[in-house]
Amino acid sequence: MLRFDNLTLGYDRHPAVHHLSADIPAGSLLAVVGPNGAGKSTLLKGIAGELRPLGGQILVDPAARATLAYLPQRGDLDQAFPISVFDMVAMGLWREIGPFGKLRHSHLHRIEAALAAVGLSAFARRAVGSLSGGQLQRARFARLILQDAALILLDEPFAALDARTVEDLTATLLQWQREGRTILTVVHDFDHVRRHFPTCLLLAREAVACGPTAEVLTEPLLARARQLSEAFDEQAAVCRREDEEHS
Ligand SMILES: Nc1ncnc2c1ncn2[C@@H]1O[C@H](COP(=O)(O)OP(=O)(O)OP(=O)(O)O)[C@@H](O)[C@H]1O
Repeated sequence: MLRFDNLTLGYDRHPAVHHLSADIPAGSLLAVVGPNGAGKSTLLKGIAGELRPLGGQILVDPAARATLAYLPQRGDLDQAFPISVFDMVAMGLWREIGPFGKLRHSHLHRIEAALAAVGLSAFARRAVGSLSGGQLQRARFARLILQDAALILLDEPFAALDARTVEDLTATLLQWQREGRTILTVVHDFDHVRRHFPTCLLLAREAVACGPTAEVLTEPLLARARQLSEAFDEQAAVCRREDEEHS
């Protein structure tokens, strides 16, 4: 479904993630974890096509690439438009009906079902700008439900949410997994990862470990990740391994 092949991603030629190789099978529910600045958001941006690799490749199943859904970390932009919650969620259908397509009855039912799935039925007519942070995140999830994507990338979707909202949105993730979708989620709460995510990628600019969560979230590997992150040279233009490869 998704493969990183000696992947290096970065900004202004400074690597933020380097020499990452991993295989993510279809149907994975994978947590991307690591210290602040480890490159987690950068990796998701790379998969979403917002950032071109400085080296190596990201190989995505073409069918998944066509329907990829990406939820970036900050939702401020979603609240900038003077539209209703219903209309914001309906945007999840844009791939199906196009920008000027007409909503049919079946579409209306699907939008209502997505709103109900995230507990926002009563908010459909509210202005998006009037939602609380947790309600907005629920609306963003409802929009994702309608996108019907095979590959879903979520950047810290649970940040600053109350326990009930985290539980409800996690249920949506688990439902997506049961439907056979592949989900990569940046998460900081290790207890949450241990409870719900079968697999895990531990990043510290490079892959420290990738595999079953119980084997990845161990004290020695987490210590290694912290150590690598602290030792990383922010100003490095190219990494040592690249020099070695070319010598
Ligand atoms: N737009 C940008 N321009 C330049 N450097 C950037 C940019 N975005 C991120 N970086 C740098 O890339 C590195 C990785 O950042 P990234 O946001 O991917 O980390 P992260 O693991 O998601 O961190 P956090 O847990 O703090 O959200 C950091 O050193 C960061 O300063």
